[in-house]
Amino acid sequence: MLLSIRNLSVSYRTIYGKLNVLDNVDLDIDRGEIVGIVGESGSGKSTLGQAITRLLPPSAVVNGSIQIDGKDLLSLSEGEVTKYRGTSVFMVLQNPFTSLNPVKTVGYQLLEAARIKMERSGEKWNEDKGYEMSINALKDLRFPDPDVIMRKYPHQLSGGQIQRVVLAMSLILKPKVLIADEPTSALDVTIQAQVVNLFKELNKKLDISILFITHDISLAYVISSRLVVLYAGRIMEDGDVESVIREPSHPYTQKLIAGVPDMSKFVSPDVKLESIPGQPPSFMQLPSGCKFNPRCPFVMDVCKQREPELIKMDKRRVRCWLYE
Ligand SMILES: Nc1ncnc2c1ncn2[C@@H]1O[C@H](COP(=O)(O)OP(=O)(O)OP(=O)(O)O)[C@@H](O)[C@H]1O
Repeated sequence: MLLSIRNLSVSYRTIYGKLNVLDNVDLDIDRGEIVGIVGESGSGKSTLGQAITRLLPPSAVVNGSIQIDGKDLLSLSEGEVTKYRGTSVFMVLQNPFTSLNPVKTVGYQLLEAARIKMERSGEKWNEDKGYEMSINALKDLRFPDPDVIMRKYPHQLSGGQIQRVVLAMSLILKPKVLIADEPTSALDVTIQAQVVNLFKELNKKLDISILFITHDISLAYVISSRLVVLYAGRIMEDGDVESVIREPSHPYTQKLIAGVPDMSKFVSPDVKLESIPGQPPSFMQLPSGCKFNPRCPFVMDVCKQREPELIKMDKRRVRCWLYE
């Protein structure tokens, strides 16, 4: 297993008290998988991505374990974390304009990535080779004029171009896991489709695993091979993307799909989709029992009393009393 997360809990210390955001998350990700992490705003998706990249703020308290290739990330020192970032795990952020250093040219930043990659692979730094790696990466990311792009500053590029530069950087660094947190939400729709295709190409070319974080289940459907549905910091459903969309088991997954009318054509006619109003609960006041119970159309007494486990059913994992 490439990435193995066990009993991961994250809470934030705030002036209102402790917010327990992620609750005992167990997640295994294989080499080459593209896993869509979906859920409404506030479900804990970014917290999960930041925990894996060790980018949580100091107010976060983390418990559990996160292993990549058997190495426990949570026990790494700050110095070791810097080494692991980039070549083990690479993060693509939502806002492309904060991903690059605004006062350095694209070329400077790509050459820096090439230097890191060469040094970490035990090679001596060679600027000509670094330049060639950078140009090739830009060509792979469909820049017709890579030499020109190398001389540009981030503010001279569009959001879509910057995301492609960031992906070129990951092509140079060849991380084992790429975490993309809403990487296309700041882009317009046509550019969004191009960038999504580039993620897929990167996944094929490097056999890299991708965690694609998005609130948009239809986008997750297009890119992912597997879907993990988060609600109130819990995994509610996890399975192969086609089967989860065709036959969503958890009422919350059904709700997410019902919220996107175009998706209903992919759903089996046997599944009756309920559209569910309301908002996710606040972490300050989580309901007892199943965290989805106040919004669930199938709620039973047990749902209000005890929280269901995430149980395995064939190739799926589901957290719902309907299946226990
Ligand atoms: N630094 C922080 N301090 C306190 N609370 C935080 C902090 N960061 C996130 N939270 C809270 O943790 C919860 C989960 O946030 P998170 O950003 O992980 O969710 P998300 O699913 O990624 O949402 P979004 O799509 O809106 O980014 C939210 O209630 C949020 O307010």
